Amino acid sequence: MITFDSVTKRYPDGTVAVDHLSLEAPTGEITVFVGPSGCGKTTSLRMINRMIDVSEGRILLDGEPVQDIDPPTLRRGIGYVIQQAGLFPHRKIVDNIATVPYLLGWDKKKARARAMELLERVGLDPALAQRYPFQLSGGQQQRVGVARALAADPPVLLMDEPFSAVDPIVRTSLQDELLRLQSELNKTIVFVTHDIDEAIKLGDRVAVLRVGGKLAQLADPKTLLAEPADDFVREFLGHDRGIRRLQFISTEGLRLRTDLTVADDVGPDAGAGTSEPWLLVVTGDGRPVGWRSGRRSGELEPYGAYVHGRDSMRAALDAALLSPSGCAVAVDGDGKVVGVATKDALDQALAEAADG
Ligand SMILES: Nc1ncnc2c1ncn2[C@@H]1O[C@H](COP(=O)(O)OP(=O)(O)OP(=O)(O)O)[C@@H](O)[C@H]1O
Repeated sequence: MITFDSVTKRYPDGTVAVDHLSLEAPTGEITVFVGPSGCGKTTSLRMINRMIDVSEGRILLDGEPVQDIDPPTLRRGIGYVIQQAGLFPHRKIVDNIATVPYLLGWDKKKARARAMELLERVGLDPALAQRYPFQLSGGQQQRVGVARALAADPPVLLMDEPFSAVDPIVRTSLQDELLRLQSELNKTIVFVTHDIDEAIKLGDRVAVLRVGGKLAQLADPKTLLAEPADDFVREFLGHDRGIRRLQFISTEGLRLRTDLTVADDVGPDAGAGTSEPWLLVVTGDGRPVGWRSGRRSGELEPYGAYVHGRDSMRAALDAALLSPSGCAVAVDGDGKVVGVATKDALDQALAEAADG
């Protein structure tokens, strides 16, 4: 656990970057610091590993003030990942990853073996080990940056805008990768970003800071979206806050109809004469093919599917909007149809979500 106990940072020119910040970053969780440019996110992060020293207050690592731990010892237990990876340009990837193990005096063979293991762990081809950083894409370099921070297996990981220099698609995959890694590793992570979507996706807890380094709100993402503490937080969360809330609402309780499917091997007239406006055509083994209009025969219309009970209401609504039927196809983990969520069912679930 990392504890900020009324921490203030005043730079020599008088700028107050962080103002009486008190919060806890629990062990094994991702705590995100988010806020507009200049609100003191980086300063707060760097005070944890003493790259910057506090002016007032204390930061405790598992109860021990970091001021009492000498910086090299402190940093051995804290991995650090920054924007654009910050790799050493003249070192091969394998040696970049093994930086901290080398500093800790591991023998070369053991350090390199560890580096190779981590390379795979962060989803990179081991063949990249012999390359230099400039021979890797931005996304690959970020993965190496994460591998390097994890090399000595530190319990704490500090990440300062690690994914903000890559394009949105790579960024999404890096975020997914981090969540996957975290589910295996359970590190105590403090993650800085100015992107509220990233904060909501990654954070177990999100600390919203305002300029002047004051804590505006600390909450889990669901609470943050449902109950912003004030106008600043509401504004910062953006206008589609309601839609984003849906990603925390389960589809488990969504009512499904199972009488709206027809098999694709019974010919184009299957379901003819039905009073239903739309029927879902499925393969013999239960996979969705497309929607058939009850009024018009001919071409099948596209469908959208979500995994029932696993995906959120946001995914179900998205699935419904992808199809002219306005219905979402509910599938199981194997992609087989378990039912159809109609407009009525979605309406009802949305009304319940709005209430609670
Ligand atoms: N060395 C310094 N001397 C004086 N002021 C500083 C120094 N470093 C940062 N600041 C100021 O402290 C405030 C907080 O800076 P910090 O870098 O922590 O913010 P941030 O939230 O990480 O911003 P960004 O998202 O733009 O990186 C800003 O007003 C900044 O100008």
